[in-house]
Amino acid sequence: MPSDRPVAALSAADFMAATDRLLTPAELEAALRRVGAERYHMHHPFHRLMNAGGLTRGQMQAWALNRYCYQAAIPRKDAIILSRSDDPAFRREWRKRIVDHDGPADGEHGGEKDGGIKRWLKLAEGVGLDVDRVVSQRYALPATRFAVGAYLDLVASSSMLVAVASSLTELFSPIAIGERVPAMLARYDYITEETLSYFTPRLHQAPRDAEHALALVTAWADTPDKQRDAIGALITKCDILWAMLDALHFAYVEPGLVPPGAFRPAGTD
Ligand SMILES: O=C(O)c1cc(C(=O)O)c2c(n1)C(=O)C(=O)c1cc(C(=O)O)[nH]c1-2
Repeated sequence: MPSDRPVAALSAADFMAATDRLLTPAELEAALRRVGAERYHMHHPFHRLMNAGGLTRGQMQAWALNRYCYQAAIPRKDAIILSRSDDPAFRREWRKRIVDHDGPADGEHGGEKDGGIKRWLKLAEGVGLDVDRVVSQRYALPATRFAVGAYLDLVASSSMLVAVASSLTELFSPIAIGERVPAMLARYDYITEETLSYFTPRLHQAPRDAEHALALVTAWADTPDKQRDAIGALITKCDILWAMLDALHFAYVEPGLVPPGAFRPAGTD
């Protein structure tokens, strides 16, 4: 693999085999964005089906119920990352993520009154789920639990560079949300703007978070090995998100094999 090929033209896999020189920050950013262009979960058939209006109500419920497990783990993930840093400036910036999801304490400054977890439950209720069953996480797919656990393990056991780089899927989530929200409003008559209010603040929170994380990753990844680690972390995170949708598709679209004990849409028992 010639190392002078433009990085943005390499597939993520080729890139991993080709980083024998130090990339400029702009090249590293291009390589990270390339990972998203190839592997982000907005390209998954389940999300494509959702945006095309092809999900039944039960399939939409399965998505919301399983995705809750991911949402609920995000502030725990960010607390792990916080606990690993001894830099007050880093912690000051990173803790905003926890407030975004848990909501501000009384008297604490925060952009939104309700945190993301509460707003996700509004979404779950809006698609017809029982909130207590969602919160229990007992009806999630085994693979959802494994994928979420893998994300927590990754940030607990890797370098801080990898932990921060793994959050960079947030570079791409506004694109996914920008497609998803109008598609859901147009194609599912039971979904309202109120139901989807979770996504509105994400459109400014995600770019703020991604910009901070990207600046850190491009500054910290100052050797070819570290740059490879950063790209690898983002690939792993895309794999985690992809695996969750694979499991949803397998259980609820085709072949439709729901694991024992997992959520079953009404009328499918
Ligand atoms: O709607 C989406 O497609 C989507 C994707 C992701 C992501 O890429 O991990 C996140 C979110 N939403 C999200 O709402 C969110 O709060 C979030 C936090 C993180 C993270 O890894 O720290 N990812 C995501």
